[in-house]
Amino acid sequence: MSDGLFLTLEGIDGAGKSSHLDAMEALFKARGRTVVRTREPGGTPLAEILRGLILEQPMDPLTESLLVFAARRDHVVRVIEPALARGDVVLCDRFTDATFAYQGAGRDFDTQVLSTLEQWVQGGRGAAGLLQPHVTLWFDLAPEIAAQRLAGARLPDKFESQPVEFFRRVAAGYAARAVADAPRFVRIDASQTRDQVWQQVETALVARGALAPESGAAR
Ligand SMILES: Nc1ncnc2c1ncn2[C@@H]1O[C@H](COP(=O)(O)OP(=O)(O)O)[C@@H](O)[C@H]1O
Ligand SMILES: Cc1cn([C@H]2C[C@H](O)[C@@H](COP(=O)(O)OP(=O)(O)O)O2)c(=O)[nH]c1=O
Repeated sequence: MSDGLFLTLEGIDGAGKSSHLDAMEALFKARGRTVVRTREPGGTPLAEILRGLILEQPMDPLTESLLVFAARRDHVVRVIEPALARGDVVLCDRFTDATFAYQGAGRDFDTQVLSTLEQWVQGGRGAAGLLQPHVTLWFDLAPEIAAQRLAGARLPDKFESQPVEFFRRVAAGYAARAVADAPRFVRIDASQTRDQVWQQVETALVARGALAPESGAAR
């Protein structure tokens, strides 16, 4: 048995997730953990190629979902599962909740099909069941505020160019996922200042037992 930790960050574009990745990585490293920092879509050479297509090319929601899950399969098999088996911390910027939120709720695509793909890609582990994050930090922010934060911050990609109504649906999709799997989710009030958001992140990690005390360091 390993004590690998699979931690994901979720939320609409501009919610502020990425702003805390460096500090989270440092927090785990200070406790002697090896951190594999990764993202979706992406995380392997093949998945990064698929990411470019997903974020740039117009396509129908089924094609988008298949590509997202194809990228995820490569990522899971090549990076996430081996890292967890070694006992590492996998710090992943988005995972399958994003597919239910963006393709399912945002694009109004059939969530039964998404659940089937989820079983194919994250299943096949026998008694271990579906591969799911141990903890998911959900950065919850009103789409209007996220849009203000993103304005001028970077060149918008295919999703970031969507109207605010799209992000309202995506946000509702995240809320539904959080209700459906409440023990895994931690809601972060992302409307607060960066320092306050960080405090919430740190508190959540301690509360979920994800952070061993610093004195207990090296594993
Ligand atoms: N708590 C915050 N308050 C105000 N602006 C923020 C906050 N957190 C992040 N930002 C800014 O908002 C923008 C989006 O943040 P980012 O971390 O890239 O979001 P995400 O990764 O969720 O898309 C960036 O310009 C960032 O500097
Ligand atoms: C993982 C995933 C991401 N996405 C979208 C959400 C984001 O708009 C985009 C990439 O996410 P992200 O890495 O957060 O973008 P950025 O680096 O610009 O902050 O892909 C999906 O639509 N479905 C998915 O399953």
